[in-house]
Amino acid sequence: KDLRCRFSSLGGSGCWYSCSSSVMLVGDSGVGKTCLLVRFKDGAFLAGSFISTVGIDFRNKVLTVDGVKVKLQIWDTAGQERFRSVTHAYYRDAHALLLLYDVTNKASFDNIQAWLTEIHEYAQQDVVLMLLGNKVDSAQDRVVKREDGEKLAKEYGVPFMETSAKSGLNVELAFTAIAKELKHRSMKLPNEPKFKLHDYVKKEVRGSGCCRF
Ligand SMILES: Nc1nc2c(ncn2[C@@H]2O[C@H](COP(=O)(O)OP(=O)(O)OP(=O)(O)O)[C@@H](O)[C@H]2O)c(=O)[nH]1
Ligand SMILES: [Mg+2]
Repeated sequence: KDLRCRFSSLGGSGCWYSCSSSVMLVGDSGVGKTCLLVRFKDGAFLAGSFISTVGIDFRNKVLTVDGVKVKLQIWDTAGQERFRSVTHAYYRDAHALLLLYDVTNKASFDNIQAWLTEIHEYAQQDVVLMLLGNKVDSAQDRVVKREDGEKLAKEYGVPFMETSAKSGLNVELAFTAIAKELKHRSMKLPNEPKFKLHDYVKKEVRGSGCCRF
């Protein structure tokens, strides 16, 4: 499915392209999908008791990528097993998927393979995919090493970064990287160098420790 991009000319303010695309957040219940979205959309962290998502929900956010407005429609899925069939129905329309695990929860990491199988089955073949290890602010509870995430991502050829919905680490970057990739795919300008999502992520990513900045 193509991205919807259009050229707009509005009076004296010139012309611009705008694109709209859909991004879906997937992963086990409790990994922080809703918190990541709220952090990105509102710049806040949802502390307090955990309210598990029921069914599916979405928020819109407009980003400006290299002078082009990209509207991201971000679908927040429910990680709980009983809502899986709802999620399946939405995969087909997603241009990008952010697949999350929780670095303080080994089971959520072990389930990534099953998620990838599901993605392979239901999502578009050319879907933009990125693996995120969330909750890196909880250093003392960490059970999944950064290297383990990197290794798994490399194995499957997907870009990877660690994030924290709580501190905000790499949250903006995760969505910006996706938006850039989608924008480049939909507007192939003749003189523009090809955008490489892997390289961009490698260059821009911040580590969770003090010494990686
Ligand atoms: N320390 C820490 N806690 C987080 C972070 N992100 C989410 N949490 C906590 O983890 C719990 C689950 O977060 P949610 O965002 O609701 O999880 P979810 O993936 O949307 O879960 P479902 O909706 O059931 O699929 C909540 O108690 C959050 O406060 C994070 O980056 N750091
Ligand atoms: Mg949720």
